[in-house]
Amino acid sequence: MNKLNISLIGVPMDLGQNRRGVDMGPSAIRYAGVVERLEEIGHTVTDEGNIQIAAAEKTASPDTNLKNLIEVTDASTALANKIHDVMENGQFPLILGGDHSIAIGTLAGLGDRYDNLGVIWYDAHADLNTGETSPSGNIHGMPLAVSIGLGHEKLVNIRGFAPKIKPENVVIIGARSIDPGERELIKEKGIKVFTMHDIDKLGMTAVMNNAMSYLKDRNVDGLHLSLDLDGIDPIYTPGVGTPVPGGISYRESHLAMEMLFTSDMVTSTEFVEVNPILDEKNKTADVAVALIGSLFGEKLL
Ligand SMILES: NC(=[NH2+])NCCC[C@H](N)C(=O)O
Ligand SMILES: [Mn+2]
Ligand SMILES: [Mn+2]
Repeated sequence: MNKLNISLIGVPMDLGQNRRGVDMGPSAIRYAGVVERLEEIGHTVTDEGNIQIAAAEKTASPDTNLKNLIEVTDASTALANKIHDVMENGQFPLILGGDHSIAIGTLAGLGDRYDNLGVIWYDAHADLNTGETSPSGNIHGMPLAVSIGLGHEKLVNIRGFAPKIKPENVVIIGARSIDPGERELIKEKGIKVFTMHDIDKLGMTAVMNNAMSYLKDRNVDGLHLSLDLDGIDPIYTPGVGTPVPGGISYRESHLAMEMLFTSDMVTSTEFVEVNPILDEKNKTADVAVALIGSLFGEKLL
């Protein structure tokens, strides 16, 4: 990764889950100094502002248990189109959420630019639910399923093509809360998962090396990092809507980001689920910015 022209896109989305405040994530991460941090490294940053998000639905769509389906579809489409445009201009997309449902739009925008995009999903969860398997009806638990072509057709067909990515090009890292339907899907589709058990047993260095060589063997032509701040242990990132104890440490996360930087494989990224209302003095946004620093080449010496 040389000096990049980065397009920063905020997505103040809170309709993919039911806790207020995650719509303020992009502001919190900007306030924590993301632009300055990237410029300090030598990158050029264009802040593209925020994608517009509608108010929550007044009445649920009768044919589905997915909450705010229409509003999430519209916002995802707007985000996908925006990402498509910035990529046309040779910019590197850095997307700030917002809840993780925004990944539906991100991968829709990236999907037609790559034939064989790889995805690292850094998360406590698998986000592989569909309307049938979801315990909550929250779309932030579904973006990975939607992107491999499973789920509500409105979401699956954004920008008029599906699937956006191949299940065998996905690597999930940090999983420790997996619903029964997701577990089945992981087995059925052969999705590569490094759980917390694997991280404890192998260490983060081996996990990242395995993840990257797996994706290289798949001949990926781009790599998207989708980082849910709840992948990290809630002692470091308390400002998330669905915290799960026993997570990836702050140091392991820096190491993972530094290894990704060194690999020079990453071609786009998003940092999601920062909720300043649930946070302590913007700690979670500060962690997001620190990890963005490592991912984009910040060095200790
Ligand atoms: N992006 C997230 N934080 N997802 C949490 C999902 C939680 C749960 N598996 C659900 O589907 O409701
Ligand atoms: Mn999560
Ligand atoms: Mn997630």
